[in-house]
Amino acid sequence: MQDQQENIQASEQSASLLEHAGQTEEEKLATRVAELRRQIEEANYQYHTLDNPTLTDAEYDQLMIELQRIEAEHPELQTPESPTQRVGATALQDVQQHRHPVPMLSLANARSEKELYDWYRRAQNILPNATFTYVCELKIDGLAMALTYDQGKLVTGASRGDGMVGEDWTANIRTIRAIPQRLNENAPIPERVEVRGEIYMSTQSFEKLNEQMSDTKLFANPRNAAAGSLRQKDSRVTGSRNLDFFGYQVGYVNGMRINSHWESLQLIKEWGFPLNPHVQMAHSLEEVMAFCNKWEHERFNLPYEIDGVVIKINDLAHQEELGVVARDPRWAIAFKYPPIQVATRLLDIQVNIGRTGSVNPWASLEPINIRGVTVSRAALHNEEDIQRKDLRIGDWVLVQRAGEVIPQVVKPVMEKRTGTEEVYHLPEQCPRCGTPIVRIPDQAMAYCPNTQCPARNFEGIIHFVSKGAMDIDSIGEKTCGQLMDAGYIQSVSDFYRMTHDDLLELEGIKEKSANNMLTAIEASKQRSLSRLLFGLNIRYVGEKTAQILANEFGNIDALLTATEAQINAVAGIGPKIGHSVAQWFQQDENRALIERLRGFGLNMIEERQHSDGPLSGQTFLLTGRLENMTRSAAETAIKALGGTIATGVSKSLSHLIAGEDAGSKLEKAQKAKVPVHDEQWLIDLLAAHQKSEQTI
Ligand SMILES: NC(=O)c1ccc[n+]([C@@H]2O[C@H](COP(=O)([O-])OP(=O)(O)OC[C@H]3O[C@@H](n4cnc5c(N)ncnc54)[C@H](O)[C@@H]3O)[C@@H](O)[C@H]2O)c1
Ligand SMILES: [Zn+2]
Repeated sequence: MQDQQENIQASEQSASLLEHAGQTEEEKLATRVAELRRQIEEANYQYHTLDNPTLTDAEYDQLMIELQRIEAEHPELQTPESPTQRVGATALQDVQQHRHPVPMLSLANARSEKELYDWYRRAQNILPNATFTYVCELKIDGLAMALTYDQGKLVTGASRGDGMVGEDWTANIRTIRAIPQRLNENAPIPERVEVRGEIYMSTQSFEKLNEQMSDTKLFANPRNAAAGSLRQKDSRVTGSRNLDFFGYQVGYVNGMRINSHWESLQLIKEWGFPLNPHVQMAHSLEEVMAFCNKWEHERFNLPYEIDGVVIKINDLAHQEELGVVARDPRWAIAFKYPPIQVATRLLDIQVNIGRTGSVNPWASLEPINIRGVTVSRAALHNEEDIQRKDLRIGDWVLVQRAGEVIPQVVKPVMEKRTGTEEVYHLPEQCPRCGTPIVRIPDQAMAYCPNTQCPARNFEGIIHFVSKGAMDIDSIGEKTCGQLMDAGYIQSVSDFYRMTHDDLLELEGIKEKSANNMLTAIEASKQRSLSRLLFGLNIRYVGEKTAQILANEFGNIDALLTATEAQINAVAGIGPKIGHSVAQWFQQDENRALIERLRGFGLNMIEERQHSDGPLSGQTFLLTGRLENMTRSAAETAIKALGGTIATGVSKSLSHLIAGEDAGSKLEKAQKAKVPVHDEQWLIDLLAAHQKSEQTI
């Protein structure tokens, strides 16, 4: 939660604090547009790529509405790259990609009856003679999937990604029971069909899952939980998460004719997919509105979350004629419900210290049930925000969560004030180490400046091992705490000093888990530079910024010698981030940390991705000892040509490279009939492509 706040603040402020003075109206508008685009892109990435939203949906929608409005009024500011023209966010880099034969689009929103009628009028203007019928569906809050079946057999399952290219999660999809591996043979089987639908998690499974997660890793809502559970390296994890599915669309079909959307839904059901039982035909907009109104109240009785209703024009010929505008089909619209607000008591305001020292206030609330989820805490961004909303301890406050993130305190209920409520001030000293809190003029954030602050240190160390950073997955929050208490870990570099015996001294750690931990620590040495940078707890350096820096500088030495001006010159890095990064790399203790990590053999270069290289689409796995190069050098070369390194042997593996003394992987590959090659084959392959790359 703390990191997220630091990220949002960084991206918001870096743009907004640029001097506005002396700008013309046009320049101001262009600055605002750039700022909105940057904020939306960051939010998209956090939400779609990392399943870790930093804004509420309402906040996000506000930004989008403002951007759409400005672009509509000032066509000269429109660009094809604007987030108003694009769907979602780019696919994760280390996952195999899937190019969608038919783009997976977004949906335009209507938030009122009037907007629904506006949508209808636009469609009717294009097809003045058409009489529309509609299909009304619940808008399930999960993530969209495209499932491809060849001759009735499931061959790929891919996420939406940026609409053009998604992530291939086939192995994980196969663990979801609701998704058939084969289409029902009693139904007509087309040559090839892509069925689309929503993977979701029921409210009950979501709550159960969060009970098992540690406090810092809670999923914000069932949508994030579903996305996070699907996007796992280990299919067994996905299989254990009780994911569910509703089919709602045929993406495309070969060798079969379908005339209406309703017909597609019936086929989807016959093929063996769950079809939402509440889909309904409507013959007029009044009927559509009645469906929307009905579910606005009844949705709370559903065992899963919905955030609206999707209305689709039924006739596929009409759909085709209406086509697409920007990223939304004209033949469909999402009617979205407003967020639910509930009143409860603000019992207290407390603060957390984040990994970079930020002081993050949060509200302790009288527990209250909002849409089936018990809420007892909510984020409060900073002191200024608390004062702006005039929140006082003891107040009745409105709290909201609506398909969204961490619950938000919206405002106090003034009518219920008695006069005994207390105005809140941030503590003057860090509650953990007593160091006076520092406030940076003009900025809302406050910090504990003590780099040895135990609260800061603890958060920083947990962050270092976390998934987006060094991903030392067998070491969780609890072990980090034990290791720190026992004095083994004071700095993140201490992980690389840990021995088997050290670990066995900790309570509850046995031979096997000690081995797992050491293996995970060892493996983390190969993480990319961007992950390392993200893991180092540099203020304002979130995952995206780390990626930008790593791509730009390529290796740590270039960063160690870069001036603040050079860092600021990088596209996507604002002056505030630039200053923070430059300062961090100037500090002796941080430079010493880098040298310690280097001494332990950590990777400090970024392998630039070539997703369109000559080996793209091919997966490789190396096993055994190579004679002429190290395994990591070979992997780097493969990746540089666009190839992907697989994590294990599966039928879909393109090549196994077996060196000396290859063991079980070789056997497995032979069994799975995966092509096996020797080192010389790889050397020849690399040489051939490297040569042709150079001549291009
Ligand atoms: N909080 C954030 O930071 C943040 C960031 C990005 C997006 N968002 C949220 O996501 C929305 C935009 O995302 P989007 O482009 O995915 O649009 P969307 O979620 O509003 O609509 C499109 C999606 O609806 C889903 N869907 C569910 N049931 C469906 C059905 N029956 N038929 C068709 N589709 C169905 C599909 O997954 C489809 O991809 C925003 O309005 C915002 O609420 C939030
Ligand atoms: Zn402190």
